[in-house]
Amino acid sequence: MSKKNIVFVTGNVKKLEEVMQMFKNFYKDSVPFDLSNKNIDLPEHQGERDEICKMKAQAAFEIIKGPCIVEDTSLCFNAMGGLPGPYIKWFLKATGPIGLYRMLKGFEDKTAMAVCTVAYVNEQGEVNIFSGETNGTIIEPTAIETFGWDSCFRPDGYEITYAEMPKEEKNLISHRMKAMYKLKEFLDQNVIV
Ligand SMILES: O=c1nc[nH]c2c1ncn2[C@H]1C[C@H](O)[C@@H](COP(=O)(O)OP(=O)(O)OP(=O)(O)O)O1
Ligand SMILES: [Mg+2]
Repeated sequence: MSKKNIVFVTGNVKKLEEVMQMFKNFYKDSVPFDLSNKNIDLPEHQGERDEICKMKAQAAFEIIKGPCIVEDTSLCFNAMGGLPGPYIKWFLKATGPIGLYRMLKGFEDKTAMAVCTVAYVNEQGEVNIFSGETNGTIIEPTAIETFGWDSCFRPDGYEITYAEMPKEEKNLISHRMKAMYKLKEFLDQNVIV
């Protein structure tokens, strides 16, 4: 029997690389489904994290009309009541990692939470949502810019930023890994036979 195909709808190649690697790790190289990619610029909604992800998932399903995954990433500054949160993409685009660091200059609390919210949509268009969080601190960006705001996010328990870690290490502790692991467990129980 051929493997089930699940489409990861994202326009972000870095996310795609990380997620592909995570599933390989979870399944020790024998992933029981095919994960393909479709690069679609999905709408960037406003609202609560889960709701944003659900709308993104529904928009993806309208196009894919089959099992698909989307994810939405937030970076929440505790001093700012969780903002920029899901709007981090626009802040990052406008100011770069250095601007994110400077935004917190007036606050004592530099802590932040990285959140990955992932949605799986099944054949019937039903949506299930999972999320993963990693806490950390916003620091002055390290020279190496690898992916998005990685160079200014130092996860708790580490002396280095996501950007300075080997990719395998980020993938062991990241917000994205935690969300994807929950998705994996759901797929194992409900989808993959
Ligand atoms: O692990 C990460 N480490 C650093 N930066 C990250 C990470 N994950 C997402 N990012 C950036 C990409 C985008 O600037 C924003 C999230 O926005 P978000 O809408 O989820 O991503 P996107 O528009 O690039 O791709 P997609 O087509 O899946 O919506 O944070
Ligand atoms: Mg997006």
